[in-house]
Amino acid sequence: MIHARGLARTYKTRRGDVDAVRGVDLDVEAGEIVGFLGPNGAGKTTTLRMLTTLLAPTRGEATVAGADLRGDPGAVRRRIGYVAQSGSTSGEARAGEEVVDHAQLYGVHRAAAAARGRELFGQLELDGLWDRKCSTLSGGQRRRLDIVMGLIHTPRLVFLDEPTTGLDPQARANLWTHVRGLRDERGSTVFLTTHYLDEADALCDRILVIDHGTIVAEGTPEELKQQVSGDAVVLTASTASDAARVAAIAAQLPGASAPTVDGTLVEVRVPQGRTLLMGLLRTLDAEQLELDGVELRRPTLDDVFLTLTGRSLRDGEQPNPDPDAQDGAAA
Ligand SMILES: Nc1ncnc2c1ncn2[C@@H]1O[C@H](COP(=O)(O)OP(=O)(O)OP(=O)(O)O)[C@@H](O)[C@H]1O
Repeated sequence: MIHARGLARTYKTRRGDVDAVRGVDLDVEAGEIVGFLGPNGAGKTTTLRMLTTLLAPTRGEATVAGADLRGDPGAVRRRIGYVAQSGSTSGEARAGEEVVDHAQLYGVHRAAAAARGRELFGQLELDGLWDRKCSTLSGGQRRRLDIVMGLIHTPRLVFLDEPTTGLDPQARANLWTHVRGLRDERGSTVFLTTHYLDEADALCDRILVIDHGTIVAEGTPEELKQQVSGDAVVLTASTASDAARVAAIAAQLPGASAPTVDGTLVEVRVPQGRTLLMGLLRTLDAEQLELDGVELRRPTLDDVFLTLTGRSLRDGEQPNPDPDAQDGAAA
């Protein structure tokens, strides 16, 4: 559904060139929900804007929804849905009117747009809100209305830019159900960016991590957790001198990271901690090393992220666009 090779974008600024995206290869198959993660400034929005034809690539090529990105951007645009981060509904307009007006952009006739819009309102729990002013909708309802607009022309592929930013936890979980519904009931392919690791974990079949303009990891949430971090085994020894001996033994585990010791607390990361733990406990017992506590922590996507990028996904605020930018205009 998306096949990109060497996709790159350099912005020209007064202070010189900014290589925002440095050659991205990515493949998204039909029916997948793929999450695109990266710290602030990693190149997510730039990649998304290229794939949705809003920004011309400096280099590289891509096929999006079966059409050539450079050769036939019009076909790409007709076949995809794009739900921008800021949303596209305006305050005083009525929800249903917004949807029908928006559909005209894609050449969908008013009657057909109204019928399809009402069907989508039903699916996205917006029943009864067709004639409501957008300004009176809740944040979650507005976000779902944005998604209706992105789907009104029946695209095969939907791009969602941070779909749940600013929503409360319940509204976020509710939206996840709807996004899964798009895939399960309509067969849609979904490519989304998010700053929420729990969202990527719960919702996405596959995750791509971008940093400094290149893809640094990809896989299912489980694969990424296994591949990058391993499980953390945390052992509490009886005394600090025991802790040093425990650490020396733990360091011998296959694939173990260098253990850290903090007082009586020893922490080591190992792949497949659950399988290794029993053997480790037996060895410690044979060495007459008693433990006051044992904990096995599965890695989280946060661990993965930190290991890969050295930054937490939540570090810092969204940077403002470069004030010296001269080259940010749409293609
Ligand atoms: N119009 C522009 N002109 C110049 N530089 C830009 C422009 N837009 C983005 N950049 C720079 O390109 C890099 C990638 O930005 P991009 O917005 O794609 O990152 P992002 O991963 O989407 O970040 P965020 O999570 O903060 O939205 C950053 O260094 C950013 O400052």
